[in-house]
Amino acid sequence: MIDDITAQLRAGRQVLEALERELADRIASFAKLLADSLAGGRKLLVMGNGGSAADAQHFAAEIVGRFKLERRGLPAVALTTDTSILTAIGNDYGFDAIFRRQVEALADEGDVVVGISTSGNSRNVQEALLLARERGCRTVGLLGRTGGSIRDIVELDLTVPSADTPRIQEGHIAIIHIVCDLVEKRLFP
Ligand SMILES: O=C(CO)[C@@H](O)[C@H](O)[C@H](O)[C@H](O)COP(=O)(O)O
Ligand SMILES: [Zn+2]
Repeated sequence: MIDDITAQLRAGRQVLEALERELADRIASFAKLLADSLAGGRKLLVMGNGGSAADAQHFAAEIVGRFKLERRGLPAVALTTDTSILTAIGNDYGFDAIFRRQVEALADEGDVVVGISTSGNSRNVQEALLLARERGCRTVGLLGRTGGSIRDIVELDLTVPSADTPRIQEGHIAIIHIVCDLVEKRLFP
């Protein structure tokens, strides 16, 4: 067991080192884009499946509540939380529509719409980002592996260089925390 634990922790460390080497500029771009949009009165919409649904909720909670600074709440909605909405859309239009329909209902031009997908191929996230782009939203993908089909849809992709889903998710949550920190510092210096 200890060998397994050591190997997994080492793999996690290697992913974080790769983020530092390869994605620092994109993390900064994401933070600027989000801070500027929130400063302009826009909001964050964020979505994902499974572990990434939890990450979406975590992200929205840091923005609406607070990360580290005492400051006013900022607008963010995780599209993963309302079981009545999710079951109604899923039941009536299909699972692939659960996020797209909420983007249709909630997204305004200039809002930041973030899709989190370790494969980059989840159809429900992909469809929502396509509509968000059509709507004139700023679209961001927190992705993994090759970035999948979502990589070609979004304005900015942050593709964690790993093929292992949990390691990719660890990269995503590291990115989310760094972005929350940078956004707070930029908006509330
Ligand atoms: O958390 C995990 C695995 O670590 C799972 O719940 C995982 O998020 C689910 O299988 C998702 O459906 C995977 O979707 P995606 O990341 O490929 O978009
Ligand atoms: Zn997981």
